[in-house]
Amino acid sequence: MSFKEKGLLVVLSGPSGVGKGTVCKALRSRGTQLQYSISVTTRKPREGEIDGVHYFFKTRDQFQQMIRQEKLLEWAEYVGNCYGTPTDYVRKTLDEGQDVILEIEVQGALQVKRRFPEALFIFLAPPNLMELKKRIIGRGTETADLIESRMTVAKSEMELMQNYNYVVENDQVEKACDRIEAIVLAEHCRVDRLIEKYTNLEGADGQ
Ligand SMILES: Nc1nc2c(ncn2[C@@H]2O[C@H](COP(=O)(O)OP(=O)(O)O)[C@@H](O)[C@H]2O)c(=O)[nH]1
Ligand SMILES: Nc1ncnc2c1ncn2[C@@H]1O[C@H](COP(=O)(O)OP(=O)(O)O)[C@@H](O)[C@H]1O
Repeated sequence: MSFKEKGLLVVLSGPSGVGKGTVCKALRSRGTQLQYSISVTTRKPREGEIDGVHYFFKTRDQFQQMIRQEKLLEWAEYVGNCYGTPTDYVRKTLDEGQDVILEIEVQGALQVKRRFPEALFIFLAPPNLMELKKRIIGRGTETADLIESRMTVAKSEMELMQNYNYVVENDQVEKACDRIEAIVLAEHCRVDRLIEKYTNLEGADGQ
């Protein structure tokens, strides 16, 4: 009997503007072995965003229907728009033995924790709130009102950090990526993930 390790579900969250998207993109370009789940959202596409690449863009009705049909692993309303993770892709990819990363806000992360307590929860933190605001403004995608809403939400999100397994400060993108890679690697070596493999050695091929 051969042991097939299931993929690891990695949840990366943290306040808007902290650099989740930037860090995920950097991990991708490094070739880090993580599959990226594409979320569904009712937010309008920003310039340059492509349907099916950055998000699956849906109407509120379509989104509500996905909730009713239980197609979402988790979902949350965030600053006036809905965001959710399609269940099928995540389950299928984990079953194939590949790691999946979800880049989601904090309410959604807490829902994932209830359904997948064995997932790895990483909170990406800004060096400080001034720097966070600077990054949101610097990105230039939000109006002044929305920047203030995102900062208010950010402060309450920081208080939920205690629900995570690890905090990674995004002071520099490459350093944050190094830390995330190290955490994922260590998680793969945890005894509770591998005990089944090593307690069934006698049944393994060639024995
Ligand atoms: N709960 C949940 N949050 C999501 C999902 N996809 C994206 N988000 C989060 O929704 C928030 C707003 O996303 P977006 O409007 O793209 O802004 P940005 O991530 O700050 O550039 C961010 O914190 C995202 O991480 C999802 O599927 N579920
Ligand atoms: N470590 C960092 N140092 C400086 N700026 C950063 C860093 N990480 C991300 N940024 C910048 O901050 C802004 C917000 O990053 P983004 O990835 O869109 O955040 P999020 O996905 O968490 O909302 C972007 O302009 C990005 O270039």
